[in-house]
Amino acid sequence: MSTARKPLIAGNWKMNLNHLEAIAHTQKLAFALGDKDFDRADVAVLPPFTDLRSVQTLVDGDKLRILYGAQDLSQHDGGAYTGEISGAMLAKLGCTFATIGHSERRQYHHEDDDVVNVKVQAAYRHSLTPILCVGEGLPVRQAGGQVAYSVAQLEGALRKVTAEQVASIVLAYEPVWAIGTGEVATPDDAQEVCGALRERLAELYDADVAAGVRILYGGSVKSDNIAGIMAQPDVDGALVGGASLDAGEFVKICRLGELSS
Ligand SMILES: O=C[C@H](O)COP(=O)(O)O
Repeated sequence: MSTARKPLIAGNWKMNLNHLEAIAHTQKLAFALGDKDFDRADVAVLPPFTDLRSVQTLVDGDKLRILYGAQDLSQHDGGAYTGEISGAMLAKLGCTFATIGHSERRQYHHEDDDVVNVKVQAAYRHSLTPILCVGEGLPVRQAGGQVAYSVAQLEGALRKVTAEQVASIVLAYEPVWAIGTGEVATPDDAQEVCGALRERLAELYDADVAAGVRILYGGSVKSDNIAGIMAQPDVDGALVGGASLDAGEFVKICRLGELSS
């Protein structure tokens, strides 16, 4: 973690919590988190699409400092695309973030680097901040190819993306073998790839742009492992799945494993 970049803890609820449960869960977070926590880290939730209006109403009504965003968006801006949700719709709901290229989208919905790339461009067309996910599966890791694989995904996602646009991006390194498995990457594993992603950004754009980009780690993050991960110089936060569904645990993660507030 660098002091120049404010940490971001984002809770990806995946396909959990209906809109009523979303309200209760967000209220629990709002009750537990205070200004000191939000001063230390940005906190975001990434609910299912059907929850976003409820979360927006709560955040706006109670002037909460919790940020929110979507787990995906359409590459299209509108029209005859049954089942799709556009960036314009998400922007209208007050979303800050659009998650793009999560490994579950890549695996179960066959999203390749070309699709991820046009979704990144769609997010920027609607002033949404992409949380761009990259990360290798177990066979690649076992073969020692994690850096090359993740960097190639980054390059694929950023085609035609300008330096001005990329300055606001959030990257998430999520090794697939660590997602939902309880097998967290070591802090060194996280640093190796996050550091390489930043280096590649510096080559593709420039060092200043790269130095400002937040890079998260995701994969079995919990309150008892967040501190070690956050101690790494190129890790600026976490993309939290399962543990984000437990309000108490998520609050502890937002406190970066420190005993405070
Ligand atoms: O988006 C979040 C990641 O897929 C991590 O999920 P997890 O914390 O349940 O391993």
